[in-house]
Amino acid sequence: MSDLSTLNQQFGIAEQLEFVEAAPGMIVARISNAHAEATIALQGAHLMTFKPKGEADVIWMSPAAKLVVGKSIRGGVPVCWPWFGAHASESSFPAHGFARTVGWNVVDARPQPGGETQIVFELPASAMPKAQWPHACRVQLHINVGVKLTMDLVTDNTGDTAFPLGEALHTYFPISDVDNVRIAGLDGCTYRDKVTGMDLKQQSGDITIPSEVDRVYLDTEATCDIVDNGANRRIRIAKSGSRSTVVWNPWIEKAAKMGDFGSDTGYRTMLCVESANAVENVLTLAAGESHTLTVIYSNEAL
Ligand SMILES: O=P(O)(O)OC[C@H]1O[C@@H](O)[C@H](O)[C@@H](O)[C@@H]1O
Repeated sequence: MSDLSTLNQQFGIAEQLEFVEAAPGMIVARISNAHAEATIALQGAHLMTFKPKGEADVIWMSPAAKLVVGKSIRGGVPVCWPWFGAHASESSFPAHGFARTVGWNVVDARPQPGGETQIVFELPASAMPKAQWPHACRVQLHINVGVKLTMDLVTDNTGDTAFPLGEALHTYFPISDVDNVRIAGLDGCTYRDKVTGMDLKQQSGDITIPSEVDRVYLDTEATCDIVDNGANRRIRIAKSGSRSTVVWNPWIEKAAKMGDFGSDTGYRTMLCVESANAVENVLTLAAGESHTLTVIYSNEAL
């Protein structure tokens, strides 16, 4: 299911949702309702933009992002599934899993009573490489676009054996400058520091970004705020079903190597705060069990 006219016929909603081809082979759902605007690529069910009406963007998309079939998009909300980071034992398997670079199906879309719009994506079983993932399951991403953005990543184990599940909604947020922000909500949490070889450390106070930051905070379901004194706003990240929070800024050298961060200073205008189940918090999903990771993003003036 990826033919544009079929998608528009089956799931388009007058004055709320249409599907367009944003680049060759890249179909994007465009939502605009009384509350907000959003775009979501069918590849990866990758939310690219979200902006409440009359407010600033809540999601960062690199100005140099490439919309190319089979490549992850730099910015937005990549869906990392069914593992986060490197695969536990196979270094040749793709970082952050395979879900973010394959086409998802749209399985439902409907207006909500309060004028919000909901769209549901499903990862087709045919897009799960058997050699990397020999498990029977159903994976859906439910996205609700209102004044707040809500995303539910739902995994059902439809087989008869348990499997490990690592995952993240790897969200890029826009900031005025790394020097102007702090992240509140993780004081006292322990974290794995990827910059220093996965050492276990403890957070004291708010998080600031004076250099490269790549951390997996463990055993926390806390709401986090990105407090941005330069933009006079707070982005609130509420979540459930997620025991890890990843905080990432690549800083100058790593961003330059990636080549899709825009200008030399592109890294200064973004911050990833990812709601995850990673490292020690990887889940085991028993046969017949279902797990939902939910995030709710909103903007508030300071
Ligand atoms: O370039 P990618 O594969 O999208 O990954 C970006 C980053 O994603 C973060 O979640 C990881 O903690 C980083 O280590 C990684 O560099």
